[in-house]
Amino acid sequence: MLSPTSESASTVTFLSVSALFVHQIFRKFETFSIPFHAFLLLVPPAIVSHTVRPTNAGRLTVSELAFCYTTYLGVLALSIVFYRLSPFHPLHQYPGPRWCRTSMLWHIIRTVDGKQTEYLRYLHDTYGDVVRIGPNHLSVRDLSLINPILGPSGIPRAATYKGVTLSDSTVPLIGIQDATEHARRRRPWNRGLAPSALKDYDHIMSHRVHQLVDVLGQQEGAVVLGKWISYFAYMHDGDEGNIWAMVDKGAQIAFHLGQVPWLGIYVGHIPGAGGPLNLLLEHGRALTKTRVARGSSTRDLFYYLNNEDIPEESPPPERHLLDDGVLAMIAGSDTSSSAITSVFHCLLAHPAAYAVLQDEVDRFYPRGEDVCDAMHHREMHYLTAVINETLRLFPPVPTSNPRQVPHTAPAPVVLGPRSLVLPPGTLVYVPPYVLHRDGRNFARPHQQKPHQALSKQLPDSLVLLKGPEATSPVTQEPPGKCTFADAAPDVFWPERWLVAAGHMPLGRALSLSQAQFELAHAEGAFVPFSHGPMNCAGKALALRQMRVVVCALLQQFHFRASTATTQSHRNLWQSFAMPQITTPEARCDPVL
Ligand code: HEM
Repeated sequence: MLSPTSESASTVTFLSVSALFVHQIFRKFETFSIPFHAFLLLVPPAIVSHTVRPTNAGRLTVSELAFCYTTYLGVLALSIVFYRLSPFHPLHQYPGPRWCRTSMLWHIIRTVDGKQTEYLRYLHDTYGDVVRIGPNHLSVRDLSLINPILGPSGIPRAATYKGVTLSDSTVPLIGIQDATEHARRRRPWNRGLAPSALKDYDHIMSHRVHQLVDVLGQQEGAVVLGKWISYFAYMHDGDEGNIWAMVDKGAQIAFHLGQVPWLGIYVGHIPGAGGPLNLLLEHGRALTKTRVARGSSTRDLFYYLNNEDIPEESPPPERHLLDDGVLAMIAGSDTSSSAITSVFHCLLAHPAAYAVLQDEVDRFYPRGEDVCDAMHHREMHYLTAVINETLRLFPPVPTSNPRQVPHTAPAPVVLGPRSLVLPPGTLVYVPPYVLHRDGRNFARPHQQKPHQALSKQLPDSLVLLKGPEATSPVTQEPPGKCTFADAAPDVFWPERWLVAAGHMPLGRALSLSQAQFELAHAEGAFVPFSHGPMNCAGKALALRQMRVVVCALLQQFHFRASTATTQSHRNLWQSFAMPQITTPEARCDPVL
């Protein structure tokens, strides 16, 4: 230990001053560069310990060194915590719990106990529409701010993926912050995932759907549906090497650490910790390389990503293609399988809605009819309603991809009608789960003014079909009057979408007092695929996949919830955020 003299006092002073100075550097240059971190964390105490002590003091002992590092890192940590709690922090005026202000590490706990989305919702219910959920992090639940944040003139993506590259030297599309560069890299995706291109993928989808139907048909007893649906979404002709299980493991780590990106960068370098995820990346790259080497025999997504549809344009660099290949696999597989699994979760929990949908499928796609032919999809209003309602209650990306005001911004950004002030460096979340379950957006508020009063389109006296309890097709007479609770934001009630689209007349009156209500249905708050120019590129494909798979399975099987509904397989991202969704374990009896 340094002797308790003026020497040690001056060492402590120097260490403290350098820690405070380094804190300012960290504030100014948020970076995920490990050498940068290492330099700022390790070098100053080493320099101070050598320079401050007298030249005749002999060799530095281990305990002296430990004292220097502990003092330096302790002061740095205290400085960070005090600053984040202090009125000098630019986000000080935003409400939120104190512990959240100090670090995003608290959110890891919420992902581990699987209650992240419910916690976010609780924070909004407690603190209001704009909550400070982290040191530099705001969560926004205000419909009027969705477009200003995510729209064309919104703020750029967060640097979450900075330093995380799928290939050796690029940032994947989903990590590009610069709007112009993003728009350039996004163009081939838009061409390849445009509704006009999708019909060329039908044969691929048809092949996979038949695989899924065959494999389910071969299962004995109760089946963990989510597991097979995940395989459907991911599988490229089999799952040699049990890749999906590896991905499952790797994704768990990645999801928890995704709350604190800099920590994720470190863990990624620990042998074993990033292993399963790295395996997925390598697998994706290998598939992409094989596909690029093979060339195009059909117009698949790579036909567009490789600019083969525009011969006069040169192909993109191989590393972009590798990134794109991996992104297509990751972005498109777990999300879609989560969504399809959730549909079955909802149907099995609501037999009446299941019956109505089964009736619709039987009408449009009786056995023998090709479910991959999308010609009837537009007319299948109840199917659309079920899918929307499922995505509303269980959005596969429930907490959103954050946006961030650049650190280099010359002044705070002021957004929207309520003049939300976002200082440089602020990260903003617009969580779909919270927006979708906000009673002002999707329910029947008594007092509050809904964002978009549906009653304008509806007759004065209202009767709503009892969605979940309905036993007959939606076109028939309503089986009973609904209660207020039926339309509550947490209730699975596909009929709200039919009413909103004008497909379901609201016919007869409830009692006079109940007829006064206005049904809130703010579709602008429905953002499972996000919003704006950086929204999900695969939205049309995802919806088509969902429709085809749901029709195929309902055409071929009767599903019954097994008595032992378990969590033996859960979809990746969703399960951490939303524990209430269990992958249904079901019996699928073939339709004879
Ligand atoms: C139900 C299924 C799906 C859901 C709910 C979903 C949702 C999302 C969300 C929320 C984002 C982030 C957007 C943002 O940051 O604003 C995203 C990005 C993306 N998704 Fe999806 N997705 C689904 C399926 C798919 C499929 C099937 C593909 C096809 C390959 C796909 C491709 C992409 C791509 C390429 C991006 C990055 C877009 C960009 O950065 O410009 N997604 N998705």
